[in-house]
Amino acid sequence: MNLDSRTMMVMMSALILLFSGLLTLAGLHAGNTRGVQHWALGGLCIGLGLGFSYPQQELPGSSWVLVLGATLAATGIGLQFNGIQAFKTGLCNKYIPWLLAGLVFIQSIWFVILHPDIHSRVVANSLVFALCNAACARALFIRIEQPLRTAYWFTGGSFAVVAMMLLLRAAIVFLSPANTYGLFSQAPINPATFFIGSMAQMCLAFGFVLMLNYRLSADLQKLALSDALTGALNRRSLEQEAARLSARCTRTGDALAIMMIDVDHFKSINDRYGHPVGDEVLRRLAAVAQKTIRSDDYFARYGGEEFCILLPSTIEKDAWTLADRLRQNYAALIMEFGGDVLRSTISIGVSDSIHAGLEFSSLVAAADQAMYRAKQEGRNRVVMHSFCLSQVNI
Ligand SMILES: Nc1nc2c(ncn2[C@@H]2O[C@H](COP(=O)(O)OP(=O)(O)OP(=O)(O)O)[C@@H](O)[C@H]2O)c(=O)[nH]1
Repeated sequence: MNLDSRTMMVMMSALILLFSGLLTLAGLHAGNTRGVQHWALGGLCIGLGLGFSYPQQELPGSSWVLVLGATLAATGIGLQFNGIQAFKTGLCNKYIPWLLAGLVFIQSIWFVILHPDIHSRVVANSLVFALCNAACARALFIRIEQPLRTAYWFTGGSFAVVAMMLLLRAAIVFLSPANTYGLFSQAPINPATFFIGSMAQMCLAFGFVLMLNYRLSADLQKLALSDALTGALNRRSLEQEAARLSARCTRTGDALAIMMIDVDHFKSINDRYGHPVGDEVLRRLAAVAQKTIRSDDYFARYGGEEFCILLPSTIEKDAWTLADRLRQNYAALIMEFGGDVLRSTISIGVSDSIHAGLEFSSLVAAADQAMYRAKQEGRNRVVMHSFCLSQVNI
């Protein structure tokens, strides 16, 4: 079967341009997800670059068009690499596309204008583009965020296929006798390159859209489970976690401790400094709490200025120690708002499953009772539920 390389090259270029448009459209609805514009612009450069390579050296002045095409394609792959970095980490090195463009520009000037040699040019270009695609694949395969695993593997796999195909092309052309190879000669590597390249470009575009889709749905899920003001878990997800932890503790016999935290005189903070300052106070408390607790504890906003922490494998006495550290850390915080210095305190009630049982509602009720006791006793303190019980029994 003889596939026509020229037609396939035009098709591949058109496909990439089409996908670039698709990514632009997808990016319009991606909010502040970084990287999508890089992919779209990268696709545009690669598509145009391939299109420019089409006339080869048959038309007058087409040598320069060929240089421009290779340079554009290198810029495009650099932009796609940056897009991956920006998508994954929010950061990228903006010089990478320029560096690649510079390298391929010099290389193309050498092999197309100064010392025209199609053999060496194809080997050199294939090697450079293979390395670029391998770098994109590597960037996708390392430090994978769990919910996006499949999308990263799929897109990284597509880049790896392109990299391997280009390596193979470099090897075949390198080993073939001099002056026997041309881009549009009947060598089977040409149609194979364009066929696999077109398929891989389709997979890449699909992979990018899949990554975007997974990221948006992970963000949505996070939003649905967290409190918008403080970033803590919301009450719904706290209840879900509590049910899961209760089931685990029933199985293992472990204790589960709880803290209910309430800001002291929060109403007067709002009244005196205004609601935006009140909101900021809640954010600062959340930040202190997140820093103080362990990574496997669950910190949630229970409602208004009340927070709750679930502490797996913890008994009331140890929860008290952690709660008192949190109380002290927060009391030591000096907050400044427009020249006003504000200090605030919290009252905390703690309990555990040994005293209150594993039902979430009874744990909350017990810790709440201890927290109100802390308020009654003068605020800025931590009270254990067992202390309230012992007072009742006297
Ligand atoms: N700024 C802000 N205020 C909130 C938010 N949620 C609840 N509040 C306010 O928090 C205040 C809670 O006040 P109270 O329940 O009377 O308690 P308090 O003033 O903290 O007094 P004690 O708890 O007895 O120390 C109310 O004025 C609510 O309007 C919020 O998200 N942001």
